[in-house]
Amino acid sequence: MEKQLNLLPINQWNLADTKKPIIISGPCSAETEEQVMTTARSLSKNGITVFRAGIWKPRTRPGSFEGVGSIGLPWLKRVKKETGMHIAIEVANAMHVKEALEAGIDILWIGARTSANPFAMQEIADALNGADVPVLVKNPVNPDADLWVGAIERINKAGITRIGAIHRGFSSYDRSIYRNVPHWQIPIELRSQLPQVPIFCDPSHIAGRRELLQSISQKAMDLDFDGLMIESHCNPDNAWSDAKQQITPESLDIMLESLIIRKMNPEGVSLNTLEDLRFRIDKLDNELLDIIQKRMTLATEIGHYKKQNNMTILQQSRWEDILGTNIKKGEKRELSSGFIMKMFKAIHQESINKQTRVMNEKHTLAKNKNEQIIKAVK
Ligand SMILES: C=C(O[C@@H]1C=C(C(=O)O)C=C[C@H]1O)C(=O)O
Repeated sequence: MEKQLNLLPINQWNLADTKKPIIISGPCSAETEEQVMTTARSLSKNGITVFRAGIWKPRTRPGSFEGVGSIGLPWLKRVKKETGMHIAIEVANAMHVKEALEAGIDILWIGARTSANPFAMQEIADALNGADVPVLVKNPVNPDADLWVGAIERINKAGITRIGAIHRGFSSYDRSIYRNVPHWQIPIELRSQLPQVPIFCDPSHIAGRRELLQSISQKAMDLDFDGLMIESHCNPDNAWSDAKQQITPESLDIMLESLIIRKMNPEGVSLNTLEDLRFRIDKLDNELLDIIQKRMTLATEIGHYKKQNNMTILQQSRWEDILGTNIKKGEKRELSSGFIMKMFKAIHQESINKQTRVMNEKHTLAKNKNEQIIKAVK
């Protein structure tokens, strides 16, 4: 459901370049003044107008490089002065916000570990009160769209009207090709709830390695994201943090050139074919619903049968047969096993719900009987 926030559209954010995709790039961490300046100069030469660098780095375990801290702020001011780029840094507490605002930092972003914590978000929101600075909120580490929306609402309540979201993927216990699993349905849900909020994708943190950056960025563009935040470093292999996911400004340029930027509704394209295909999809969706309804009617009948014969609703071996057979049938139809599993699990759950309703009619009877007993002993 759509929520109303008081926000400025991104083309009114006073950024130099608001052409889609807006690119924010720079090193994971500011390491030395020289590394910051060399990276920034190359990026600026290639037309990048927003420079990012972490100076306070929240790390998973103590002992890894935790950022240079406030001494990096003058380096970033120098980038701004020499290249004219806007500067973005991460803030994780009230002190960071204060120092960043005093240093004239142009854009603040809030990291995934911070946005997962409503206390930390409130502290930052309080520190931002009355400031006029764009704030980008990364998704919380856990795949919870409401927590992400809540973090954005807190910042908006502090009077910040230039707010963006950054999709950086989600922690997962399962093995995956990604460092952080994208769960694309979560930023899509964010867009449904907060359509006014521009969304940036951070392929560096999703991928965790260079090879995946292009495909993730292309996917973000095809999902109509507004921009990309990509880590770049003048000497990525020797970066002090997240070396595997950083690329040189030159590689970034090549990667960005390779992206195909598609439009939601390109001008001058006849929509007749699309409308015809959508008409046919609508027809099939109707048939799909009719078939599911018929299946649930049968499940309800089975529920009555089980009730009469005192059988449990869940029949594990029958359910496993159905799932196994349909995964195989799905493969022949080029439907992924993941999809078939999700679809049949949802159908099975609804079927169980229908049968539970049938079983519970007995409870109503039992309740009536109970009331009769109570009356009888009065
Ligand atoms: C419908 C039944 O009940 C449950 C629901 C199933 C289904 O919807 O296909 C399958 C097995 C049971 O867990 C059944 O026993 O056949």
